[in-house]
Formats: sequence, C-alpha cells, structure tokens
Amino acid sequence: MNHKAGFVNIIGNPNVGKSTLMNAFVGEKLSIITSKAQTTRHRILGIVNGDDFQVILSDTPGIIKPAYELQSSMMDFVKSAFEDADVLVYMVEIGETELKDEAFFNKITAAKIPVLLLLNKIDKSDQEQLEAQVGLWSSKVPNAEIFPISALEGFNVSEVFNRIIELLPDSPPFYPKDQLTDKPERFFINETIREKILLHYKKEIPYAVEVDTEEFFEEEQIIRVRSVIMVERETQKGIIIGHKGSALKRVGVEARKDLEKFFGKQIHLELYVKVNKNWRSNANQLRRFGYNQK
Ligand SMILES: Nc1nc2c(ncn2[C@@H]2O[C@H](COP(=O)(O)OP(=O)(O)OP(=O)(O)O)[C@@H](O)[C@H]2O)c(=O)[nH]1
Repeated sequence: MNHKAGFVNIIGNPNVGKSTLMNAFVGEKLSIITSKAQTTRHRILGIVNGDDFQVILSDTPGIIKPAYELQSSMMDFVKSAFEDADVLVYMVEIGETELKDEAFFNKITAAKIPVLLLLNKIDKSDQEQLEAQVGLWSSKVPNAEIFPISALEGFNVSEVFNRIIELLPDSPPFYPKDQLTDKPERFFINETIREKILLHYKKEIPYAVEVDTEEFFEEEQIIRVRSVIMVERETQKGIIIGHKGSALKRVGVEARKDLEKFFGKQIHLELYVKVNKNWRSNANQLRRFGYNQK
C-alpha cells in the first residue's frame, strides 16, 4: 500500500472559516491535533492521519498583513508558503471579491504547486451569486481548482480532502502517528525543543539528537515538564550542555517561552542530557525521524 504524506498550507483572510474547515476534516477522518504549535516552517493547525496518509495542515502567520507589519523573519514564512508546501489551499468566502495585498495575490497565481481555491460559506448564497463568484475567481486565479464549500455544514468537505490526498506525494509520515494520538502534548514539547536545538547547534548535532518528554504534569497554575535530550556520544553531550551549562540553558529558556505561549500556562521545564549509544538502532526512535517507515 502506498503511503501519502505532505504539507498543506491554508491561507486566507481572517474569519473566512479556516478553523471551521479544520474541524470539518476531523469529522471526516480518524484523528487530528489542533494547536498553534510553531515549527520553523509553518504553524501547524492540525494533522489528519489515516492508514495510508498523513496530511499536515498549516497556515502562515501574518501572511496577509500589510507589508509594513511584516518583520523580516516573517518573510521566510511567506516564501515557504509557496515553496515548501505540497498543496496550497486558498480560502475565500462568498461575497469576497479581492485580496487586498496585490503582491501576495500575484504569488498565488504564479504558484508552482497545486492550488485549491475554496469558496466557503456557500450556504449563505444562492445559485446565481454562486455562479457569478465561481466565474470571478476562476478568471482571477486561473491556476486554481475551485471548490464551492460550506465548512460549517460539511458540504464538499470530503471532496476537498480526497483531492488533497490525491495531490500529495508518496511519502512516509513526517510525524509518528501513534505518538500523535496518544500524547499530543509531549509530541509538541519534543518538537519545540528539537526546533531550538536545530536553531542553535551546528548541523551534525541536531541529527544525533533525540528528545523525549518523560514527564508531563499539569497543575492548576503550572505545567511541570521533564524532557531528556538523548545523544550518541559523550562529546555531543558536552556540546549540548555548553560552557557551564549555558548552551542548554538557552535551549530551555527559549523552548519554555514558546511552550508557555502554546499552552497558555506557566511551564516549569527541566531538561537533561543523556548518552544513549543505541538510540539509532531502536526502531521506535528511528521512526520519529521519519526513517524506516512501512
Ligand atoms: N454560514 C457559514 N458560516 C461559516 C462557515 N464556515 C465558517 N463560518 C463562520 O465564520 C466565522 C469564522 O470562522 P473561523 O473558522 O473561525 O474562521 P478563521 O478563518 O479560522 O478565522 P481566523 O482564525 O480569525 O483567521 C465563524 O463564525 C464560523 O461559524 C460556513 O461554511 N458557513
């Protein structure tokens, strides 16, 4: 059985119905995580898993804001929306006739990846308006496949989802399916810590590292987390920790800040480093990197 997996970037003005669409996808399929976890590339909105697919839905924060509001770091996100994703979903709502940011709009029409244009909230329209809007959008975005939908009422939602899967490449899952359904909080903590490690160490280090959150304990005011960073060699352990612990401390401080935003609570994060020569040969561990998938 071929497995399909990939990234789908959903863009559109505020309030067009992106979250509602996410929820509608949940209703259709097996499992999903909805969250605001920030990855280096995208903000993951949800991951929908089936036996033979994994769809990672993300949006691109700030993408539609006027240029002056965009910080330079955001420009990377803007770029990635058109280059890193496998499918671009552009969502508009009935009655909407233009996207205010022209440069951005031009990028949609010039996108090299498949574009699905979802015309949402059609439950609020009549046949005549709908036809006019489909005509308008197909001339504006000739490279898009247009789907009139109602995310709220579930109309055409499964058709969109099936089309997305068709468009995804054959690939093993990027994220472990079991971990996502069992312990989503731990998964996002691990990802956040790994992201900081990727950011702050030379490239051979992140690939020798595995993060595992051993304890996640939620109290009323605070969440207590203990995570282990596993490395293969003593020398790597020293590098991760840094002079008097400074490097590890930086990872901890930055990860904690992100996690506090994510969970909306104070986080107590305890990080420690352990040498585990064999973690790479452990099939379970390897799967987390997306290797060794069936
Ligand atoms: N009538 C109708 N209302 C919808 C539909 N989809 C979404 N809505 C409503 O539109 C409003 C905004 O929907 P959201 O899903 O929160 O929109 P969003 O794009 O995620 O919004 P942001 O997170 O602000 O970008 C909510 O009140 C929804 O109930 C639809 O298909 N039909």
